[in-house]
Amino acid sequence: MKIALLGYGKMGKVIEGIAIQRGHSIVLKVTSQDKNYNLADVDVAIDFSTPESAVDNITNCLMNNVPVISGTTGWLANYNKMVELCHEKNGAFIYASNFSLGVNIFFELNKTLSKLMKGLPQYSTSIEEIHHTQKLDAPSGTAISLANDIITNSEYKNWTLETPKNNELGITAKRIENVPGTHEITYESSVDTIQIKHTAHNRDGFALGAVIAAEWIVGKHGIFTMKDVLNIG
Ligand SMILES: NC(=O)C1=CN([C@@H]2O[C@H](COP(=O)(O)OP(=O)(O)OC[C@H]3O[C@@H](n4cnc5c(N)ncnc54)[C@H](OP(=O)(O)O)[C@@H]3O)[C@@H](O)[C@H]2O)C=CC1
Ligand SMILES: O=C(O)C1=N[C@H](C(=O)O)C[C@H](O)C1
Repeated sequence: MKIALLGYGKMGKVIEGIAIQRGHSIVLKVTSQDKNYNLADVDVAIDFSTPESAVDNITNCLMNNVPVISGTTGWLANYNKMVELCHEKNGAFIYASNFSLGVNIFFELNKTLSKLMKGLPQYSTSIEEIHHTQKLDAPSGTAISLANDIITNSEYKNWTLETPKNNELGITAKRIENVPGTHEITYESSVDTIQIKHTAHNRDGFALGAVIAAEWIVGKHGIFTMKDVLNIG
């Protein structure tokens, strides 16, 4: 496949290596310096850019009939607009807050645990995420996905980065040098603690998942998720 990398930073560079190993060519690499890039002759685009640029990148792809995978976080207020545009253009689009197989298994574990814990008010729930100090958004997209799944299965109504009040699920976002991504969910009672945790050791899992999603989406039309790609859950 001929792949366009929209964003050629920490993730773009790891994706490039994995895509080439899997026999693909990188035909376009876009950074903040490339304002008017050309998507002609591109089979699929992979966007790992910035919260400010993701919507423009996804829009460009859909307007040019290029299937697009986006892993960029921090732009989800505009997700429904991208869904509408994708339907209007009969395009193909996947957003995932986390492309790694391990985190997608962890998402399923989180849903199952939150269903088990529903109706047990003696446990209070919290989420902690830790990432490297260059990360632009907080909380992480992955923490938001985890929180939304807990909210669906519990009495919590919304998440907060502040001290949680009634019916608020607290998320703590820590920034520590060189941490690729750690997410932990804690259920705490006066007598015990239940915790589940995912720790990324590097960025390879995210990048491999994004390339697998790009391979999977070519030739399809619609909005998909990593659940469709990985066929889990
Ligand atoms: N879903 C997932 O599995 C994962 C998601 N992420 C997310 O991916 C995103 C990127 O992460 P990371 O690679 O670490 O970030 P980096 O800051 O290392 O890279 C961002 C890249 O985007 C480029 N960029 C800036 N503006 C534009 C633009 N207008 N069009 C295209 N590219 C642009 C930057 O260019 P320049 O170098 O010129 O500044 C840079 O190359 C983040 O939102 C992060 O949260 C990260 C890991 C996994
Ligand atoms: O910015 C990152 O690095 C990461 N971002 C994603 C997120 O916001 O959840 C995924 C991963 O944790 C790494």
